[in-house]
Amino acid sequence: MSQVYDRVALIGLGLIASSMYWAMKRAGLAGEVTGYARSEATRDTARRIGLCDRVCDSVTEAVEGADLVVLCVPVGAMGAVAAEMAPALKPGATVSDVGSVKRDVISTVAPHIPEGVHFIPAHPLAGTEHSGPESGFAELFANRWLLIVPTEGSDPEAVARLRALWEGMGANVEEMDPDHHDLVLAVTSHTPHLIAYTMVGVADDLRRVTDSEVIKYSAAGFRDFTRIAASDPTMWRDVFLTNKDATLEILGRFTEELFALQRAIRTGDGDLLHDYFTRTRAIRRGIIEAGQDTDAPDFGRVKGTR
Ligand SMILES: NC(=O)C1=CN([C@@H]2O[C@H](COP(=O)(O)OP(=O)(O)OC[C@H]3O[C@@H](n4cnc5c(N)ncnc54)[C@H](O)[C@@H]3O)[C@@H](O)[C@H]2O)C=CC1
Ligand SMILES: O=C(O)C(=O)Cc1ccc(O)cc1
Repeated sequence: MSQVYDRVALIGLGLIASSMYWAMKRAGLAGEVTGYARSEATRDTARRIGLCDRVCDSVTEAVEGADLVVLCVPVGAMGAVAAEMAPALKPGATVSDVGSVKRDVISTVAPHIPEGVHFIPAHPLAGTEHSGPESGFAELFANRWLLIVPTEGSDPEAVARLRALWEGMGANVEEMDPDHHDLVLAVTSHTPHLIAYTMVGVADDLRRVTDSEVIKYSAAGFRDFTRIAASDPTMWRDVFLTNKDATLEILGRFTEELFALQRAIRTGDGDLLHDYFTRTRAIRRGIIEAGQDTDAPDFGRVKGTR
């Protein structure tokens, strides 16, 4: 694979940035990669494990001379980081991000991007419940979706270059409009995470049971919930605060359906329950037929892979 960018800066050295670093280096996609994280402890860890060719103590130092800057911080921190780094951006550079929410990132970051710098938001549909600089691995994006969400007037050449970088890391790239992105992700990722957090919280409220039986007899369904509910609290707080409208819309529909099922249980309406479960089973089968089933602990595998 040939080099796509001479200089890349990764801001926020957690799961996604570290996976990008290992993937870019393995495929020879980037020349020098600099990195910056807010906490000294994270920067020290990065230096110790050889994450990034150069770890910098300020965001401006990290982005100086970079052809591509990727913001890999929690969504709620993107605007402040963009404001801080803006004066040091190289003319003609591209700024991108990996945030799980797109409309909010666009509205908080775009105003800080100087004239002559390209801003191309993106989102890899790949992750795990682990976080921090030591959690990344080069294969994370292989055969996963990467959604590019171009902003008004995004330069097609700069978009093509970013696409080449992600394809080089093994991702399958598609473009999407920001509002559509946020609604789709509210259905497929954000609300399911909230439901998992809630279910594990309910089990924890029944602590007497938790201590004894819930953990011991934990079947697959609940175990999956606990994995998802172990995800980074800061990241997920920010997702819900910034994708508020779409998440509330989907949660509203969810609670309506939940009440209908609750009533069916109370009134003994077996037909309703059976019909409902038959319909949902067909959806699962559709996902499997489309090649998107995965038993792996992560998300977004695409057609034709396991
Ligand atoms: N974890 C996942 O499964 C996925 C996460 N994302 C998105 O990627 C972004 C990063 O997520 P992860 O890598 O999982 O998080 P992480 O928690 O592993 O890493 C985030 C890093 O950002 C640093 N950081 C936080 N605030 C900062 C600030 N103000 N300035 C500089 N550094 C700061 C943290 O110290 C940490 O090093 C988030 O926006 C998230 O929504 C996207 C796809 C999947
Ligand atoms: O670990 C899981 O199940 C995930 O759902 C990973 C994930 C988390 C956040 C994203 O924006 C994209 C993917």
